[in-house]
Amino acid sequence: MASGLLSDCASSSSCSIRLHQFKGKSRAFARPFGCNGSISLPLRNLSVKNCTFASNSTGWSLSAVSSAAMTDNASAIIIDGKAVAKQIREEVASEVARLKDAFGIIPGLAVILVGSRKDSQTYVRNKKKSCEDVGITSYEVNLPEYCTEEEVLKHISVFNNDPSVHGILVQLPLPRHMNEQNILNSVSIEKDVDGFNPLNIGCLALQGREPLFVPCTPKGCMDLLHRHNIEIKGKRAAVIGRSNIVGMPAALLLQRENATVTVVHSRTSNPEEIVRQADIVISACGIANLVRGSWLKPGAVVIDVGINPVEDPESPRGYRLVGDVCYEEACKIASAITPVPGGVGPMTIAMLLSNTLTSAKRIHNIK
Ligand SMILES: Nc1nc2c(c(=O)[nH]1)N[C@@H](CN(C=O)c1ccc(C(=O)N[C@@H](CCC(=O)O)C(=O)O)cc1)CN2
Repeated sequence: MASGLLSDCASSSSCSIRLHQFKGKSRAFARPFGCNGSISLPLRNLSVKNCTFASNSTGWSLSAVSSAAMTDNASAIIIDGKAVAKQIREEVASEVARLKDAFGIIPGLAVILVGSRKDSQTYVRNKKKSCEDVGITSYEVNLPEYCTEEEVLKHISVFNNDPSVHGILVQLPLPRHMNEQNILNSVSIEKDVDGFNPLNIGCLALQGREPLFVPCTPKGCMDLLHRHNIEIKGKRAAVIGRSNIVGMPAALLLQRENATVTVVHSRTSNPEEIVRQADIVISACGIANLVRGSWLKPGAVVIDVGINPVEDPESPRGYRLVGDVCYEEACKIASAITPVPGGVGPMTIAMLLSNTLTSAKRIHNIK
């Protein structure tokens, strides 16, 4: 069944792409496009009758499940990450302008890319462009696939000591011959805008401690929940996937806000049953359409972190992106859901800009 299917990859979204490119020797991408048949799980019919969601000042609420009928056509609120990310970028831009005008400080972000993966190159290009748009100075280092770990460490050390750089990130995944741990450990925690240094992750895990930075994708997931007034305290949450960059920190963040969290991973038996109990589902396992409508509790909020390419001859690229969650089924059961693309993805870069701004303000002691 589903256990054994879930990915425990270290970097969720890019890993999902690798999974399909390299695991299957005979095909580049997952097939087919719809949810039916993309994985061999029985589709159980869940009755969604006798279920409704009460309105409140924000338009809706998760908490009330009562008697009115929900038809097959009922659809979830679409959590528009692209729009929220735009708003955050505007907020960051105006604060960056204030920093420059009032204190003459321009936040700086250094990005290190090793190798020539197309997806990583695109993400780095988008990060640079986003920095430009909001007035953050970006510094880029591109190293060949077969450079040494020492070369990467040398660049990190230079950026650690450069006062015009307030944030440093190393684009993941790194080539296999590199020790990711050594590299992430060497980024100064004061400039660790990705939040991947174990000291930052450690503080996230400890009660009474505050990390200097929280990893961008899970932070973006939480921000979407907050901005949509989704109650977290006391709710059951399921996080699917336990990667260092999404699943694990997402689970810690939900727990810090007093959700009761279960992490579902590749060795979990009966993942559907666990997910079906959850009021909030964050999926970051990198398997196209793994989570079917029948896995969801009616009214659940679904945050889909997966970005999985599936073959699509009609698309100019020859593929299109789908999430870990079967969207067309889930939007009939969930009360709110993030689309893919346009959901969590754009939040990752918005949070990176926000973390870089926060870093510059903290380093220069500006409120
Ligand atoms: N050092 C890091 N490496 C990686 C991170 C990270 O946060 N830090 N996350 C991912 C990749 N990533 C940013 O680096 C990233 C992934 C996806 C998106 C995004 O906006 N996706 C769009 C779709 C894009 C498309 O059409 O191809 C969406 O979901 O709407 C932004 C950033 C792994 N590595």
